Amino acid sequence: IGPLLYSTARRDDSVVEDYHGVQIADPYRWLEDPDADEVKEFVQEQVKLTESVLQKCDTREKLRAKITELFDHPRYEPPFKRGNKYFYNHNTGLQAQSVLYVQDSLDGEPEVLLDPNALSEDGTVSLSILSVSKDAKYLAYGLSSSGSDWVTIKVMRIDDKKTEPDTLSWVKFSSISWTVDGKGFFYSRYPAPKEVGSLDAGTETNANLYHELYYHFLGSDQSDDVLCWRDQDHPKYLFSATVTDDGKYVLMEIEEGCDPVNKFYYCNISALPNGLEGFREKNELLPFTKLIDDFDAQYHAIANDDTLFTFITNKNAPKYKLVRVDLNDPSVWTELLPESEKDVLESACAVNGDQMIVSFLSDVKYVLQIRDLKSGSLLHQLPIDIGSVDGISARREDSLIFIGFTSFLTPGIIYQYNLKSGTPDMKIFREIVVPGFDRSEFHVDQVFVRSKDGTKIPMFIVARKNIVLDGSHPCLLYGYGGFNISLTPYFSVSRTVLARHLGAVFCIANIRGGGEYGEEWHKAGSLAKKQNCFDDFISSAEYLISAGYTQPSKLCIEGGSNGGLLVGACINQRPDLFGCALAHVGVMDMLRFHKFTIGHAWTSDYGCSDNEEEFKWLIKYSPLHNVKRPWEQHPDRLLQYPSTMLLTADHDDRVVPLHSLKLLATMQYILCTSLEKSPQTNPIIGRIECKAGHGAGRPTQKMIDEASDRYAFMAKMLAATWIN
Ligand SMILES: O=C(NCC(=O)N1CCC[C@H]1C(=O)O)OCc1ccccc1
Repeated sequence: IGPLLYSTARRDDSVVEDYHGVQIADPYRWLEDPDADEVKEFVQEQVKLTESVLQKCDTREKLRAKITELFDHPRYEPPFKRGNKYFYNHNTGLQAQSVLYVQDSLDGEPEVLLDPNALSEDGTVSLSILSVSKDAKYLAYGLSSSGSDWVTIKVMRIDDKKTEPDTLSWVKFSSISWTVDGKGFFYSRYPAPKEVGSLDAGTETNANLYHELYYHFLGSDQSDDVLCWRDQDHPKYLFSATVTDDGKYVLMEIEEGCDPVNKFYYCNISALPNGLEGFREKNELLPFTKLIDDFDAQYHAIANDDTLFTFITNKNAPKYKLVRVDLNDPSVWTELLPESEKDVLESACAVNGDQMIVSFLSDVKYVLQIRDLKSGSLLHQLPIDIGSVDGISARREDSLIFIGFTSFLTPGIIYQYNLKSGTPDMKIFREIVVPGFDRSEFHVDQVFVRSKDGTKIPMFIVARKNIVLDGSHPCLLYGYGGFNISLTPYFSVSRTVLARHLGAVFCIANIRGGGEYGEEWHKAGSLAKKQNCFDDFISSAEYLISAGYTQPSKLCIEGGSNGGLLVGACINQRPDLFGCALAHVGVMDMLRFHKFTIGHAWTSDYGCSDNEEEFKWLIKYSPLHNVKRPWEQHPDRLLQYPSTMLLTADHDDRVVPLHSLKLLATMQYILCTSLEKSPQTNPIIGRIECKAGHGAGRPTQKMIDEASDRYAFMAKMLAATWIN
């Protein structure tokens, strides 16, 4: 596409910071202020440059058409029951946001209960959290704008669909949990920011500190809400509350970061002399009992029978297990379901009175079982194909449950299990059909790649059947590698279009740092061992080349957020290995990430540059600090960075845009504009979306437009040709 004319962003060489005796320059520090005119100009320059490149990517409109066509199919989420009503989310296909429906029975006439599409012209208001009261009288729901993490909670009466005046602001990282009397619900929030004036919530970068747990009484003003808990001595703590099915307890989990560990407190609200009412006037916190007051392990309550509680935990069990304790004797813990040898216990949910549905991850594939809640013994194995359970709709009182399932070649199936009789009676409740998608054209493999240190790394490979392994295929390799997140098989419209119309091979590498093999796998890709993630991803790429799927100039790597860090680090370390790189909302400044919004919570995986030992880990791979001219490293070879697109959005307050903007300016300077004649002919561009955030809640059209742009860029850079 010919030489690019990059703008030369100002470098402020006066910004040099001392980290434990090491001087680190930060010439693009000024890009950290989203409100500065200079930053807005920088963004506009980048938008223009990127548009000029995308206009030459000739598959863009064909991709847009095909992705739109394939996306235009009805999608449903598993229904859930409250009172005697059923609720479910549904998108007819191209609606900006999916819509919440209510029915009087499973086959009753569905009625629209809440349509977020009616709440904004451009579909940028999304439904982020919701909770229906036990008697199905009220719906409490959280709305977020432009993809920000900030939420405003509203309440609706379900019978007449009237929105109540209740409005709760400054909610973030919160669930909604009703008391069984339906008088109100628990939720979490941050103190309102000082200067609210010109604030466009979601574009600010201030740190989120001093989370608080509140109880809202229906019909009252937020200023009358009861402050139930906060911890002024621990500003990083985050609180989440759930009310037990029997209504007797409110359970609170306390986290101080993203590790799967939490403190566990409970309050017997049924024993409060005047209930929660008694706290309306006083300004004292709820009397919580500290069952677990350390961060040694994760404790998540599954069910209780009065004071006898069942937990899923990773205490001395990195692959998790089920344990039981009586609150009256908290020193005695018994094992209900011991840790499995090989498989990771992923979830457990009480159902059908005294049973539970349990899901395991076994070599990145799901196993689903019904077990006895009392004894833990196995009752039924529920048969499911290779794929992912992406939703379990079941409560202890339900004997009719719904399981969402998806896989690379299965757009979506909702199974219905009736547990009333002995053996579960399974039927397909809904099957998502994608017109024009023929699964028989494709094949899914799972291979195990040896990483640099010999560790076996699972990788899924999805390709059209019977391709010749002659290294000729454009290949998209996707990864994440952090925060105990497992990448399990799921259907993707855009990647299906790439396989069908660009002959692309699509791969997911289950690299260390994820949760695929439990907490040991997560830890093996965290803190001092973060380099393992990059080694694993590089080994996966090398496998795809040596096995004949592709070649460096045809290989594109893609990742988002922590996966954007993965991409950023890998192109710095092996610029020769890839033809294209797509990094979405990446964490790129590893020395400063903890200063912005919720970044402080990620030190559990990354460490923090305030600490000398941890600074030494971070400076070695931080994308922003490791951009080097490859042709200078290897003068003998014609090396350059792959064609690179950094994607971010103005309302991303999870990973603030400054990460991508600073890396973009740094790469364009070091590789392009600082040289008369630069060997870097592959484009280094940024795609900066407006009125969008980290990803959640993004309207359909914005998702389609972004996919069209990034994959048209990839197709052009890999010289992939269109197949009709
Ligand atoms: O920060 C995260 N999640 C991690 C996250 O979003 N990360 C972690 C790294 C960058 C980005 C990503 O990969 O999406 O969620 C907020 C939260 C809620 C409760 C307790 C702790 C934190």
